[in-house]
Amino acid sequence: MSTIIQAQQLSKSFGRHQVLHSLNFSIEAGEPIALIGPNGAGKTTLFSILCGFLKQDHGNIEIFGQKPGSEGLSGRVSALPQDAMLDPNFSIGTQLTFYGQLQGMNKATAVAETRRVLALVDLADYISQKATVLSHGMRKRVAIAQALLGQPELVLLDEPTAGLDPVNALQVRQIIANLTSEATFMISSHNIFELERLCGTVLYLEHGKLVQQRSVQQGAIGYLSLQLENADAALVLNVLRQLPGVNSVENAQKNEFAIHYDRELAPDLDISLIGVLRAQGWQYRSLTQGRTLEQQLFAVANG
Ligand SMILES: Nc1ncnc2c1ncn2[C@@H]1O[C@H](COP(=O)(O)OP(=O)(O)OP(=O)(O)O)[C@@H](O)[C@H]1O
Repeated sequence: MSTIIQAQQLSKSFGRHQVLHSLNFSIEAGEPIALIGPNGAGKTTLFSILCGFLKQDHGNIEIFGQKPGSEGLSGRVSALPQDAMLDPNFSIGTQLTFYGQLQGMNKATAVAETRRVLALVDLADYISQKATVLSHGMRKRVAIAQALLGQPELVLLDEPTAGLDPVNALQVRQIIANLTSEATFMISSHNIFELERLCGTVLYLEHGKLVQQRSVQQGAIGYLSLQLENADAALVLNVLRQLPGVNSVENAQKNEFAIHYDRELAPDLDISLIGVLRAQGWQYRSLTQGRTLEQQLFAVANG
């Protein structure tokens, strides 16, 4: 696994109010990371330091081995601020294209990139609509699309589900779960329960102190490793990709398939998969939960 964020003794004060107290943590690329803490815990302050908008008073923090805000991180890190707003006067397509051009894309590339990111959040049909006709949940999804412009490797989402009803919040979480091969997400929230199933690592912040960092074994994202005998790879990929709850299938090596799925939608995928293998007459050598080391390395190498 590759380390993307490394913080040592990170502290920040506003005047005499110390907001972050000597934070030490390290974040790996891959599954989403939850930053959990009550109001005023310092989550937004930490995000602002990661974006390079604020500078710490003491300690050190590096993203991809570089100082936040440095030129070398341009395009590699993006953020959705808590209070992200869309302009009511322009279509969302026009706005995202403009932001793409601000990143240095030419018009045609920015338009293509706008279409790509809107499709990722299931809003391709709304490209010509203004923000005023979109629901609150849809506007959040547009903001997530904006954060994905230019294919950043690290995406910081400050309370992306704040103010959403449970159905829209679940939809946003499902979209993020489906995008984990696109980027590593760091997501802040007050509510551990909403992120526990989505995230692989949880950082708990309380009064500016990191009280716990732990890995979550049971994320919403499931992985199955399947080894078959003499597989017709194209046929296997085609069949497995159509199973409900399956997000992606990769033919990682000859006869070996990595299945990435949503545990909420398909909690018993392993059982239904065995039925599919039997129905297709496919001989299998092994079916295991979790990724093999090779697949983890493959996932990291592919961002
Ligand atoms: N620019 C600032 N000047 C002075 N105090 C600030 C500033 N920004 C944040 N603070 C204070 O720092 C503390 C942490 O704020 P921060 O916004 O980082 O917390 P948070 O965990 O994101 O809270 P919330 O969940 O309410 O968004 C709060 O007490 C806040 O009032």
